[in-house]
Amino acid sequence: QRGACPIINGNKYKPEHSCRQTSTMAQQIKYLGQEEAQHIDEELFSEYSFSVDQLMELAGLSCATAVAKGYPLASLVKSKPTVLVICGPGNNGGDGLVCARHLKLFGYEPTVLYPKRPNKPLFQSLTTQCEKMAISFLEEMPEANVIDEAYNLVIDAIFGFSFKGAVREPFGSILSVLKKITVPIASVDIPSGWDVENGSTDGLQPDMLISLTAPKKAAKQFKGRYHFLGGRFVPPVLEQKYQLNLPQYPGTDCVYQLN
Ligand SMILES: NC(=O)C1=CN([C@@H]2O[C@H](COP(=O)(O)OP(=O)(O)OC[C@H]3O[C@@H](n4cnc5c(N)ncnc54)[C@H](OP(=O)(O)O)[C@@H]3O)[C@@H](O)[C@H]2O)[C@@H](O)CC1
Ligand SMILES: [K+]
Repeated sequence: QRGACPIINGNKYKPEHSCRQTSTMAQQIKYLGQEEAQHIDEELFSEYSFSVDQLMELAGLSCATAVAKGYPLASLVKSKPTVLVICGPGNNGGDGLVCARHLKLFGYEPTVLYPKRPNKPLFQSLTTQCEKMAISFLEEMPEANVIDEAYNLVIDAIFGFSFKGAVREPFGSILSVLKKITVPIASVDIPSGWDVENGSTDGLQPDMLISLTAPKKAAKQFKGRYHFLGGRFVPPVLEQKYQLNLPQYPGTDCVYQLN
């Protein structure tokens, strides 16, 4: 539950401890470096035999769930529950496509911008699934004032933990528009354009961050209102190996609100 003390597995819910006592005993959730995040990712696929689409489905569902918790349908100010989902060229973009599909099932009206589409069956299938669910795809990035007028919020699924170096087009122009909008931005895994470990002082300032598997070091610089953890698929042995110290997700929820 929100407000419950963020106690890690192992020290969780011991009634004889007060929150104050346990929080001093509990270790903090780990913030991952870029290489460590990539190692965990590889291990999930190689050692643990998960497929990308399995984990992407759970990641995208977590993102849609976090969005529905932070921005419930009843709270939206526009006459239609519109959401713009911007998808990048890697797996972060795939999470965005899955998120769009689940948002549609939750009653939102997502529109997708997917300017650089990898020529791989997984991404083609995710695109078809969205199209078959009457989710429309934009041809180009709208101007900032158009986004502010047409959409309640923007999902940033452009870059995740593999982002490196200076932003290349068309994403440089897209990010500069996103810096001008006033509607909230919900970033998937990392605010796009941020250095995965050091963050960014002049980059996007999302209102929501959904960290997947475990937060990345850049998340320490996040100043928005909602920080959720999602991607409830980490096998306990892997969690222990990397000492992730993940919090106990409430009940059957697929997200945990970190702050
Ligand atoms: N196990 C997990 O935790 C799970 C993780 N999942 C998700 O996967 C995400 C990581 O995905 P990922 O590794 O595919 O990389 P991602 O960050 O999407 O971007 C790579 C693309 O960006 C491009 N690119 C890079 N730098 C660039 C630049 N400066 N300017 C422009 N382009 C640039 C790069 O292009 P390239 O360098 O190849 O030309 C490539 O096309 C992770 O954050 C999470 O959301 C879940 O789906 C499932 C479980
Ligand atoms: K992102």
